Amino acid sequence: MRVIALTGGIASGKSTISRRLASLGASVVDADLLSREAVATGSPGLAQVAERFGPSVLAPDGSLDRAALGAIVFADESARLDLNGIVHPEVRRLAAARLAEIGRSDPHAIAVYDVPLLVETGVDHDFDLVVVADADADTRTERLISRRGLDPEEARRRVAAQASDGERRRVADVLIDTTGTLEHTDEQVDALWHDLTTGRR
Ligand SMILES: CC(C)(COP(=O)(O)OP(=O)(O)OC[C@H]1O[C@@H](n2cnc3c(N)ncnc32)[C@H](O)[C@@H]1O)[C@@H](O)C(=O)NCCC(=O)NCCS
Ligand SMILES: Nc1ncnc2c1ncn2[C@@H]1O[C@H](COP(=O)(O)OP(=O)(O)OP(=O)(O)O)[C@@H](O)[C@H]1O
Repeated sequence: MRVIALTGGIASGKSTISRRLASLGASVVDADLLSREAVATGSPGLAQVAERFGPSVLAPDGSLDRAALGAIVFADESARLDLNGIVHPEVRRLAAARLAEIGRSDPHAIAVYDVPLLVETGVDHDFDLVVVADADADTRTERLISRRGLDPEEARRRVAAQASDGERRRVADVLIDTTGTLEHTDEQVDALWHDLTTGRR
């Protein structure tokens, strides 16, 4: 099995790329989804979050109030690092287990680990290739405002809470330019898949 890391800043187009790779035959593991599992209702992770941030981050049904926690952690660096300290170890465990499972069921699989914070958390897995969804910070900020409805200040904070474009480019084996049309992104993904499946990469 080969394991490809797919990273990129918030709203850079990672999900767009990983969806296309999945449709081409890749087995995708999504760190954002695993981070939700890590704080699922009733989980030890959520209990730790509630202990650190207080009951205001819980919804009446006992689930995590993501908007409330997001407002806290993207305005306060030390709060965000505390949250990372609770969630990231569990995400790493879950990811390693999922990737191992994929390798067991298909030794020839091409697995894609969609991991937004690869640079920020340090590369701890032996990846065969690092692919970066490359859209500059201004484009990503604009997408957060126009497509996700974040207010401009909140959008800037989220972008600022992550590595710079240059830091991500430095770890990239392959850059996918996601500032053009969706078709242009698809073409680059298809070319990458072709290279992966014909032994060019
Ligand atoms: C703060 C939370 C509750 C906000 O939830 P919300 O639904 O608004 O955002 P969502 O989880 O969909 O994340 C969207 C994007 O925000 C960025 N982001 C999320 N957490 C962080 C973080 N701790 N530091 C920097 N960027 C982050 C990523 O680009 C991610 O793809 C949530 O993001 C969270 O639990 N974050 C901590 C876990 C984490 O680091 N997740 C990202 C990678 S595993
Ligand atoms: N050329 C492009 N390539 C990829 N996405 C694009 C492009 N042009 C516009 N977009 C839009 O930008 C947004 C990128 O969102 P997407 O969910 O794919 O990013 P993401 O990196 O997974 O985000 P997040 O980090 O928030 O999970 C989508 O609304 C997508 O339609």
